[in-house]
Amino acid sequence: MSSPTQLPAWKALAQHQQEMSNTKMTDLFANDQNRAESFKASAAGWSLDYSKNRATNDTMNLLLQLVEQAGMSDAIQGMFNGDHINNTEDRSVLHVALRASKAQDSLMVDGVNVLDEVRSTISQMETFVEQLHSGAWKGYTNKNITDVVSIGIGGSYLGPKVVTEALTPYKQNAIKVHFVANIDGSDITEKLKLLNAETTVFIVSSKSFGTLETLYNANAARAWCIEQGVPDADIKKHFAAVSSNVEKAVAFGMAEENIFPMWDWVGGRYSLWSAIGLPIAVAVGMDNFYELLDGAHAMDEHFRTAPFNENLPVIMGALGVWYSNFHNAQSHALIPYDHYLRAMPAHIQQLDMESNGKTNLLDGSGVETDTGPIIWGGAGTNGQHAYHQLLHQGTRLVPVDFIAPLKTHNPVADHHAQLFANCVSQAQALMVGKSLEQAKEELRSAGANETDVEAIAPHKVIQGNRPSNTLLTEQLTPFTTGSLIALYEHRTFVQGTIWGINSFDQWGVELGKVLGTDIYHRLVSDTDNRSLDASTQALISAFKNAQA
Ligand SMILES: O=P(O)(O)OC[C@H]1O[C@](O)(CO)[C@@H](O)[C@@H]1O
Repeated sequence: MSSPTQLPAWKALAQHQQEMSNTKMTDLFANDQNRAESFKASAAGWSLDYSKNRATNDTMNLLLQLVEQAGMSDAIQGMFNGDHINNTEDRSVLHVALRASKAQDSLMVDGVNVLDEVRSTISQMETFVEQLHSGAWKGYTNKNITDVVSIGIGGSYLGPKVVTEALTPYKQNAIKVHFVANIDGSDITEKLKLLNAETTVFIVSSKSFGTLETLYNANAARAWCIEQGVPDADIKKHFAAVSSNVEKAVAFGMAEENIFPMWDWVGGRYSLWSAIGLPIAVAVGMDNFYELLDGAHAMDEHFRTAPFNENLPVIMGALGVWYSNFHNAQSHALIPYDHYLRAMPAHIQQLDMESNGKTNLLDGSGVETDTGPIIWGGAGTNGQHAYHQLLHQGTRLVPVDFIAPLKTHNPVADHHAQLFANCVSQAQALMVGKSLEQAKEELRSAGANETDVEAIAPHKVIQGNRPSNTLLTEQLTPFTTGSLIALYEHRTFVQGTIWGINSFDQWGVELGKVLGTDIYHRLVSDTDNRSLDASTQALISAFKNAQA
């Protein structure tokens, strides 16, 4: 695998970027009445307006040539076929199999029909959810379950949490769903305060069943159950697990029938569609969970079959590369104008940054370009009163994805029109900016004297020409939530493919884990720390002195 910088389209884009350096998006609109229509694509309930980008038809053509030259068609086919595209772990990458159409009956990977396993797990989920909802599942004192606590971290937490929150309007039953992730004891302590052990079930979600935070929290939950009076023999009435490591889950005390399988061909950050999504299914019911899968599948089919110039993940991925690598953008913001999607940037942050935060090409040689940008964001309009100042006047270029449903689940006076107006006007303001002359005129009309006009006007100038995409959907539903998240999953893959990296391993998180274990032992023992650097020694002493 050679660096993408060697591809003819990469070189052409570098040249093209120079030619475009003075191009204003406002001029592109002025010169092309059809721009809004022609820079638009839709799929699976979402419509993408990408007209507010520093891109002409030539730009898009070159970006799509880059996509082709990077081998995108083969890469997509390889993923859907179950090829071992996660080369450092020698694994297939098959989150798409988790939402495959019911009409498809086989997907053979290494001699196994993975769809059989997926479907038998789905029926196991159905039974579990039905038992909880109907009251057939009883706690140790024979009471119905009122609360389900999901214990997991990273991909075993963010996806389910974000989707459960996104689908709040679809919540169908009285069972409350909670999430515990952090090893900070305050997380589980605050959750346990809300619960009664007699009526609580914990789902321990860990693909490896070896993750420190999850095991600590699972042990704390079990200790709390025992303390609250749950007999040892009845612990299994209050615990279920989702894991590919059944042995470890059984050793923990789980009944085998309450262990839901995971497979090494699903990465944690791509796993909400598997039994890791149980908290979602408990909250909104299996029918809505199926809708979520259908939405993701619709986006999969679009990604797999649509021509690249109409393909949402491809267009968004290619534009991301355009800004990361040809405009030196260091970050990318996701700003959903929807309260229910307020935590979505955190999930996409993990999805993208754990996938594309890489410095090696597939063959192990070093990359010659920047790879994954910093992904961040939060709900509008809140962000407008926080970080949007930097988006408009800061020195850094931050491409933005605005995400908004056209209809609200909660009509309150004119709130939704105001919310939507703010979304549209932020994208507009980023593009049009404000010139010095406009700033001066504004001050003069407000009655400022000429000295103040000269002094203040420069501070009011907004450069503009800052790019954004706008993603719209009719309404946030299980289907459109599924397709939105799948869109970002594939966008991540498109970018990883262009950069020539493996988006599906995460070796970078391992060193911190190993060093964390070493420091932990030093905190709780009398180990001689003098071989460590002075700063680490002092931090260890500070902790030990505080506990003394
Ligand atoms: O599901 P597990 O095995 O507990 O892992 C949790 C998370 O930890 C990571 O491995 C990162 O440390 C993620 O990729 C994963 O989603």
